[in-house]
Amino acid sequence: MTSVAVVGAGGIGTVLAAAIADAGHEVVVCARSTPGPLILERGGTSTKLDVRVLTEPDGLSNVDWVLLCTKAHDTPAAAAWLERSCAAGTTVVVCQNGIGHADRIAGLTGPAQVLPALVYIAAERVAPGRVRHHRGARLVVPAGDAAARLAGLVPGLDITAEPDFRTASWRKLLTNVAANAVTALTARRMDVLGEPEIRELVTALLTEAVAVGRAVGADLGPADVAATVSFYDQLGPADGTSMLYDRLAGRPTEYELFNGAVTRLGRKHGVPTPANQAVYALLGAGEP
Ligand SMILES: NC(=O)C1=CN([C@@H]2O[C@H](COP(=O)(O)OP(=O)(O)OC[C@H]3O[C@@H](n4cnc5c(N)ncnc54)[C@H](OP(=O)(O)O)[C@@H]3O)[C@@H](O)[C@H]2O)C=CC1
Ligand SMILES: CC(C)(CO)C(=O)C(=O)O
Repeated sequence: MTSVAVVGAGGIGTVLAAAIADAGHEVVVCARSTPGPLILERGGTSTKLDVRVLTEPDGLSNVDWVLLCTKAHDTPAAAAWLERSCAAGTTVVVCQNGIGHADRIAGLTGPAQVLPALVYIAAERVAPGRVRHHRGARLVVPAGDAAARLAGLVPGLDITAEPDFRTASWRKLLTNVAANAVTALTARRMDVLGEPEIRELVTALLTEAVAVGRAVGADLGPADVAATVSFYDQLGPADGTSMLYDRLAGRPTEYELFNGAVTRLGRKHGVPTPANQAVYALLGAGEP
């Protein structure tokens, strides 16, 4: 039986742990504190996950797969779980938002292979140990052997093997620079993106991010602004974003990863980013 450790019992970790357990694999969920039984709500039903939950890294040994599902800024704090679980045959899937997944985890995975993953799943922690899966079951990963192995591991997920992963990472970043920032700053759900004035801000944030992405070599163009807006329109008005949930719960957000990255890279490459800079400053001022 294939062994899998899922680090982080939040929205994405719970959805992925359920999918892997459903595929018949042995799953251990690594949590910071005891969440009680893990419950996944989906389509009006609630299911208790058939997984083992650990709260101390000492109880963990080498596994075939690790799925890192913490927030990006909590990656260093997950070091002990990675140290215990990684061996030469392990593949670590970094299921986080942002760009530069491999850099973020560098030095923490020993001889294991690292596979960055762009997460197209919308999930919300609604109570400790209870997650609502709003929609989506897709991970985008760099094309190659590990992508094929991941698709074989979890047939219930849609695994897209992407030859131009840099561009794909920027396309995913686009989905976050506007929706996450605007929902967190307004404390509203996706319905807020329908407001005409907000729509203009969204276009400005995305247009700047496309220009910065192009400057760093991503194959983006003006059509990506429209494609991202249309992606937002396909989400439900009552969906939130991972950053909104953090803001409402008083937790640190990933604002450095989104508007922070666009602002810093814009400065470095001489691309003006006034809208992202303003949003970045406002988000930073609201951090706990
Ligand atoms: N939620 C979503 O819809 C989407 C999220 N993403 C991305 O996926 C990643 C995960 O997000 P999400 O699931 O929403 O985050 P959550 O905040 O819901 O979950 C993260 C979990 O990681 C846990 N954690 C943090 N540090 C450690 C540690 N050292 N050891 C064990 N567990 C730890 C947290 O524990 P604690 O409970 O103690 O805080 C929490 O349970 C992020 O990069 C996010 O941007 C991408 C697409 C959509
Ligand atoms: C695309 C979006 C907004 C959907 O959940 C997301 O990635 C997030 O919530 O962080």
